[in-house]
Formats: sequence, C-alpha cells, structure tokens
Amino acid sequence: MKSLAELGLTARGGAEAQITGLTVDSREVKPGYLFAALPGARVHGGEFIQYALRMKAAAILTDAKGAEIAAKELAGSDAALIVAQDPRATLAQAASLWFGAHSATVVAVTGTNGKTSVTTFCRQIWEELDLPGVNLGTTGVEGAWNHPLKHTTPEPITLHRVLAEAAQNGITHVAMEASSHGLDQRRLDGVILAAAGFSNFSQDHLDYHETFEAYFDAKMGLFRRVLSEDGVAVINLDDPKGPEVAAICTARGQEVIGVGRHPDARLRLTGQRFDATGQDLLFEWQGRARQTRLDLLGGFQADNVLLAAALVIAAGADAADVFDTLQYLTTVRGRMELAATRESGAAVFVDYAHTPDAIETALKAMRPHVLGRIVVIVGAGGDRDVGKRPLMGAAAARNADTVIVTDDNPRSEDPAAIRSAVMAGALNAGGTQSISEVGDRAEAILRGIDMLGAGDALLIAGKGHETGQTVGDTVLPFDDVEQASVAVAALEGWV
Ligand SMILES: CC(=O)N[C@H]1[C@@H](OP(=O)(O)OP(=O)(O)OC[C@H]2O[C@@H](n3ccc(=O)[nH]c3=O)[C@H](O)[C@@H]2O)O[C@H](CO)[C@@H](O)[C@@H]1O[C@H](C)C(=O)N[C@@H](C)C(=O)N[C@H](CCC(=O)O)C(=O)O
Ligand SMILES: Nc1ncnc2c1ncn2[C@@H]1O[C@H](COP(=O)(O)OP(=O)(O)OP(=O)(O)O)[C@@H](O)[C@H]1O
Ligand SMILES: N[C@H](CCC[C@H](N)C(=O)O)C(=O)O
Repeated sequence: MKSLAELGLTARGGAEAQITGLTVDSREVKPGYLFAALPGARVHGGEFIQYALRMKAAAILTDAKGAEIAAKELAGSDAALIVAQDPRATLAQAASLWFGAHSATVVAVTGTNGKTSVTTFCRQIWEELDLPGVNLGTTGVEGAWNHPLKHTTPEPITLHRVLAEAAQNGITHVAMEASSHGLDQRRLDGVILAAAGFSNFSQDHLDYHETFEAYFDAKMGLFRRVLSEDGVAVINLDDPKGPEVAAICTARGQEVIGVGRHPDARLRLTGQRFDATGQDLLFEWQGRARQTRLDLLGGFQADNVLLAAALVIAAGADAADVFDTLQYLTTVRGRMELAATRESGAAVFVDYAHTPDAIETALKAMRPHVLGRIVVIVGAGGDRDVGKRPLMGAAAARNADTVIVTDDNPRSEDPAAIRSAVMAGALNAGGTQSISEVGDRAEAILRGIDMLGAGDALLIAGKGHETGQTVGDTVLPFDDVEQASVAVAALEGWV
C-alpha cells in the first residue's frame, strides 16, 4: 500500500487514501485501487469511472473531460480525485514510484526500423561481458529472464512492473524499444535512462500520427523528455534525419555519440565486405581503426550493431571489451533469419520488413550475399497505415526479381483489398519481370520456394518472429520459419 503523496499525487478530497494497486482498465479495479481514466482513441476512460467507484476504487486519476463525464458519480463519492492536464504522463510517474527500483542501467532506442535488432544486440553484448541483461520490446522480454509482452513499449504500469521484476531477478542491464505510440502516450515517462539511441526515420504508423512531423515529434520525445540532460544520445548520422536529431540533443546539453559512415561519427564504419555467411567490418572508434567479423546477413545489421555497441559504451562499458564481443553476435529472431535451405543450396530467409524502407533495405542488403535471383513474398497489415501499402509493393518490385503479393494480418479489413493496393504499387513501379498475387500465405511460400534454382534466394517479408495470422478477431497459428521448412521438406520429397 502507498499513500497518494508517496506516488507524487495531489488530490481533491480523499487525500489520506491508501492505494492498493493501479490500473487503466475499470474491469481490473479492486477495492483500494487507483483507476486512471484516460482519454482513448475509441472512448474516454471517464465513461468507466462509475463502474470503478462501484468496485471501490480509492482514487481516480483523469483529465478535466473525464471529471466532467463522471461529475455526478464523483460528487457522491469519497474517493480521491486527481485531475491532471496529461493524466498519461502523471500515471507514468506514479507507476515508477509505485514499483520503485528498476535495473541500474537502462537504455532505449527509437526509430522506424531496427529497434528490436539494436536492443537485442545490446543484450547480447552485455551477456558476452558477463553482465545480466534483457532486451524488452516487440519480441517480449528476452535474455536471462523471459516474459511475453503485448506491446513494443508496454503501458507504464506493465512497464514499471516488468522493470521492477527484472531488477528482482538480478537483471542489471535493460535495453528497451521506444515506439512512437509509446512515446506519444507517455508510456516511458519516469524511466531513468543512461543513454538513448536513434536508428532511422521513414514512413510508418501514419494511421495514428497522421503527419510525418507528428510522427517525428513523437520520436523526439525520447530525447526531449525521457532522456535527461546528463544522458548520452547515440545517433545514426547516416539517416537524413540524424544530424537534426543530434542538433536537438546538443541543444539540450546531452552528450552525442555519432555512429555511421558520416565523417563526424565517433564510431565510424569505414569498410564492409560481404560473403555467403556474413560480413567483415572495418571501423574507427575515436579515430583508432578496428576490424571485426559479423556472422550476420545484411549491410544494415552493421548499422544496428554499431549503434548497439555505442549504446553499451555510452552506458558505461569499456569500448575495447565491447568491440571484442561483436564477432559473437547472432541472428535476431525473424530478422534476416535463415529459415531453410533447398538441396540446390537456394536459401529461404524470414525478415520482419513491414515498411517500404525496410523492404528496400532488406532486399538491397541480400544482393551481395546472393549469386542468383531474389524472390520476395510481401503483404501489408490490415488496420494499419494504408499509405504504405503501394509503397511496399513498389519497393518489392524495384528490388527483387520476382514478387508474390500475399496476406499479412488482414485484421478487420478485406484481405483482397489490401493485396490489390500492394499489387498496384508493384505493377506501377516497373523493374521486376514477374509479379503475382497468392492470397493464402502458406501457398505463397510454397510457390516462392518452388521457384528457386541453385544460387537463388527467397525473402519472406513482414511477419518475422510472429506466430499468428490475425484474420478478423481470430489469431490463426502461422509461423513463416515453420512454413518454410515444411514447404522445403515437401518439395524435396523428404516427407
Ligand atoms: C492506439 C493505441 O495505441 N491504443 C492504446 C491505448 O488505448 P486507448 O486509450 O486508445 O483505448 P480505448 O479503447 O479508447 O479506451 C480508453 C480507456 O478506457 C479504458 N477502458 C476501456 C474499456 C473498459 O471497459 N474499461 C476501461 O477502463 C481503457 O483501458 C483505456 O485506458 O491505450 C491502451 C492502454 O494503455 C493500449 O492498450 C492501446 O493499445 C492498442 C491495443 C494498440 O494496439 N496499440 C498499438 C497500435 C501500439 O501501441 N503499437 C506500438 C508500436 C508498434 C510498432 O512500432 O510497430 C507498441 O508500442 O506496441
Ligand atoms: N537499420 C535498419 N535500417 C533499415 N531497415 C532496417 C534496419 N534494421 C532493420 N531493418 C528492417 O526492419 C525490419 C524490422 O527490424 P526490427 O524489428 O529490428 O525493427 P523495429 O524498429 O523493432 O520494428 P517494430 O517496432 O515494428 O517491431 C527488419 O526485419 C529489417 O527488414
Ligand atoms: N507492430 C507493427 C508490426 C506489424 C507487422 C506486420 N506483420 C503487420 O501486421 O502489419 C504494427 O503493428 O504495425
């Protein structure tokens, strides 16, 4: 139990309330709880204050609108009322005080693509340095302690609970993903960061943010609000937005470590050579040259690895020790993951590319590793940014030799309509010889693999580590890696 004062809250009435728990969902209220009635995308949480009071909530945190919606019920109740201008921000601070301690070293990464990869590499580097660490994001909590998560950046009550539990489990180092939704909804407020990273910026999530400016501003919340003035900002200077992000951080007085091929980068990539199983890197740290092997496919993974290395250094590790670990880094689940190989040697990769930029990057990154043709299977998610669909199709057509358009989590939408938007982009882009549409994802994978000759490769894009296909409200079991193995086994006559 904690008092409102211990949670940093000032109430109208009921100030002596002792809080037994926090929730944003009225259906979870128990006697003595603080119910945060938040303005939502579909409904205002104020609508549920009446129910929360009936369940004996001891305190209600909301905004002026929520207090107005439930004015009658609140007037007749002795529960404490906290009216905040931004109740999400207030809730995040209260949640951090409720759960108390979190791991000593926390870093966060934002960017359109690469967050899961960078945070996973941070955790792998810490593990190599014998520091108990986890990465926390789209793939859940992974590392010395594992835990599934519903969101890339969990809402603050879950986030602070997970951070506290990680600390209790002996985890001293955490690398977390900061999604633009999470930043916009203040889910990370109250997390104390040693360092924050920026990977890149391109189109996604315009269904939510509406404009590029709003999307970029949401991401900048990591550096403008969550990371304190004495934190270190690690910025990919090769992204067109990188120098602007660095300027924002410098203006706040934060130390900036630039990463990339850019001449101003403190951790600077100076050479890259590819082969069938990975790449060799030449780089400089503060002007001193180093070399490492990376058993990872895709040039972009070098950008992610260097960003992760700089974050780990920024958070206190010795640079030379960090660079010694890079040769041991392993593939991130569902990111350029080798899923199956045909008897001819043709390879099948699964990758989480689900934005136009990621599709282009992933396909371009495959070229130097592949002798023959590249086939890509691509689809776009339902109930998500509709503008990116033709751009994803076009990126596939411009960068692969053969494109198969299929379904990827149609959710509440008509799958054929989503596919036709992706197809339109592919057909208008020019370039690729063969573009076809196969709605059923398993059949698309089978057909894609059947097309492969010696030296060819297939990229199954969009679902990466996902284990389900969401159709309507139903999640059907579906795993691209598993489907690829099944298809190869069937085509080779192994079963
Ligand atoms: C658009 C969005 O981000 N919505 C999030 C938001 O929901 P909301 O506030 O809009 O929900 P709402 O349905 O309008 O309800 C309003 C309020 O009433 C409450 N309520 C509702 C019903 C009820 O009976 N009782 C009750 O108290 C709700 O708990 C909520 O607080 O706040 C909720 C609680 O914090 C989140 O669970 C929810 O995430 C939804 C499920 C979601 O799908 N979000 C995705 C888009 C998301 O956040 N993705 C990002 C990025 C992924 C990426 O980078 O690819 C992520 O970090 O995962
Ligand atoms: N540095 C990068 N630049 C461009 N594309 C990248 C980069 N890193 C990864 N990608 C592409 O983006 C896909 C998603 O990568 P990752 O999961 O690391 O990003 P993310 O930002 O965590 O995405 P999400 O938050 O949607 O899960 C990869 O499968 C790859 O195709
Ligand atoms: N977390 C992201 C990933 C989407 C991946 C893709 N499989 C899709 O369903 O669009 C989102 O919700 O936009």
